[in-house]
Amino acid sequence: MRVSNLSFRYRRRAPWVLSNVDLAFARGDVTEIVGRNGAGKSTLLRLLAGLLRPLDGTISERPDVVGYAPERFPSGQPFTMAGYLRHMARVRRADPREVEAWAERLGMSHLLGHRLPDLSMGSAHKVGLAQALLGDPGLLVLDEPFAGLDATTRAELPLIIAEVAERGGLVIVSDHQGELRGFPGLRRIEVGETTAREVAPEVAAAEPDAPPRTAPEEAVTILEVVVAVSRARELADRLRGEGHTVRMSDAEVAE
Ligand SMILES: Nc1ncnc2c1ncn2[C@@H]1O[C@H](COP(=O)(O)OP(=O)(O)OP(=O)(O)O)[C@@H](O)[C@H]1O
Repeated sequence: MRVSNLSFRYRRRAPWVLSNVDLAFARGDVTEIVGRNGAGKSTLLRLLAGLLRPLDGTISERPDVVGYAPERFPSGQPFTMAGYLRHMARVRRADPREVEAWAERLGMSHLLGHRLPDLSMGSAHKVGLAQALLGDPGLLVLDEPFAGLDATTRAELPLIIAEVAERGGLVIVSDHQGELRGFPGLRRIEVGETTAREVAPEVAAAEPDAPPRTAPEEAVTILEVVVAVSRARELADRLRGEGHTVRMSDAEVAE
């Protein structure tokens, strides 16, 4: 998929969000979109998914089946989870059995009969992910997919992303929480000042505000920390913020 000379703003005379952007994606690429709040990450993702049209420039060779999961799934719709996902499966010409399969994999089979407006935010977010995954997308666009997910699903999502990429799909993700850091071959595109450009992973590690990370050549060790379940998430976020790789044991799922 190729983005050529793309420019976009929401209204005439509004400031440009993106201007003269050129990007190229190959089959199997997994790309992280980073940038400050308001930089234009969601806008770029919606343009890539085809939900917004560039005012100038083109996006060519977009795969036929596009899955897009928004940052906030609009759950105020008068359907049950099963009804909504079955409808989306028909729209996307997916095998209807995928509905149960994704519900199971995302840990929400027990909620299939629940109405969308009654779901918790985390469960609604998973419905947004599930509908995007239906029908074997050739382009999967995920806007902050890790936000609000339980630990089990957070651990599962990189595996799902890897499977889509292995089948030749393009995966493009904004990931504020850095959950995909360390993902093999991850590309990184930084959005800001109306541009979007690829940055090398090494450069990306040295963000201006981030504390120094471990130098690649430095030896590493594994430090096991026992912490109350109620504090685990906060501590993990803090350690990740300092650039460490953090994995949580299953006990955290109990929160
Ligand atoms: N529907 C809209 N109508 C008008 N302006 C919008 C709309 N959506 C976003 N914007 C503006 O476009 C700019 C980029 O917003 P966008 O949501 O793409 O940023 P972002 O990088 O995803 O931010 P965040 O990290 O806070 O999610 C912002 O100035 C925002 O106010």
